[in-house]
Amino acid sequence: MFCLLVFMCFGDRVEDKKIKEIEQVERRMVVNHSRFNILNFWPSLSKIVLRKRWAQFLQLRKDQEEVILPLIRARREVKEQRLRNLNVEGNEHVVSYVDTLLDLQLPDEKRKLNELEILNLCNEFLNGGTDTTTTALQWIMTNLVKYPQIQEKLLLEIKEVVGEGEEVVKEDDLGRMPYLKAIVLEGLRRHPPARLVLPHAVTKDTVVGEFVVPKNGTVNFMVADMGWDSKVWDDPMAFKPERFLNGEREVSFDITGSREIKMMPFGAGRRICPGYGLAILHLEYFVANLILSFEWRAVDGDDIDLSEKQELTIVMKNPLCAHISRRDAGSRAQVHD
Ligand code: HEM
Repeated sequence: MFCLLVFMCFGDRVEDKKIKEIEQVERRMVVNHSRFNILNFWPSLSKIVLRKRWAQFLQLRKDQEEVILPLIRARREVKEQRLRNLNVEGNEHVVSYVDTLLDLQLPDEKRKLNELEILNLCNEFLNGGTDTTTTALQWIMTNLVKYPQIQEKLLLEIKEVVGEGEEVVKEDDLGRMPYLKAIVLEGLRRHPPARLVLPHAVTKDTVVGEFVVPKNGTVNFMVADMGWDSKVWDDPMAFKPERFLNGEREVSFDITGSREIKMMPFGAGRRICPGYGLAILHLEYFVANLILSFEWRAVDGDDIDLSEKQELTIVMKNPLCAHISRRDAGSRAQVHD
């Protein structure tokens, strides 16, 4: 998933070694996030009291700049060459996220983004889209192992759409797979990777039930509890993709919550996750191809434990361990996680 996001971010010419370097600097920043977060409070004091931590943070930031700025500069160079009609890349040019940021003009300030702002947005893109999507994917695959009848039904739908003998599900096929869409939505409802959204603040004194939240007060939302509310969802702790299908076997669920909010795995409103469309596409694409290529079975005697653990996202306490075998060859392999 991380490789895929690196390609989308910087274009498809990033070598494996470079991807590893990017992964290392990003990971170090993410796992130290809460240790560094405290530096935001009263920086003039923390620069004295937490001198060592500031030094670690600044070093890590420097490492990030050393690894990522050359990639941003390379895209700028390609862009300039294309503008000069030198087109070193031949006819094929894949637009990357960085290309769009280089083109962006801030409407209010009437200026372009500088390099460090682009770096920050790349960090956000790479980190926002990795753990969230892989965690959701693991939970969904877990349920397909736990409930083989759902996996079987999905396989039938996939084969019906791609045709017998076809080995790959293409992006265009996904739109004709309502059961797949329902499985992904059910996975996000039952196992939302983020239990809280990012902190929001109210813009004026606001009454919520019996409470007054004063202007600028921080508010957050219990994402999982909303999706598990038995007043809204029938048998909420069960994994039932059918709940998202109407009679015509179509999904008409508004994940953005613009009409009503029954669950919000991506948040809702102006600050909804900007990557929600991409995340759903990645989940549908990976689930469909993993199921078309492989049969997933529980290890004998394992009834699949759905206990949770808080890491960067809510992950499986006991990661999925399953037998997978190629659907065509029947060869067997055991995989972890
Ligand atoms: C299953 C996958 C994902 C889940 C469950 C998820 C969930 C969320 C949630 C709950 C928020 C906070 C929304 C709020 O505060 O109201 C958020 C924000 C964000 N997400 Fe995602 N996300 C996913 C995938 C992605 C992807 C693929 C990307 C980009 C490649 C991404 C980029 C971001 C960014 C940049 C923000 C911050 C937006 C802001 O500051 O306003 N996310 N996401």
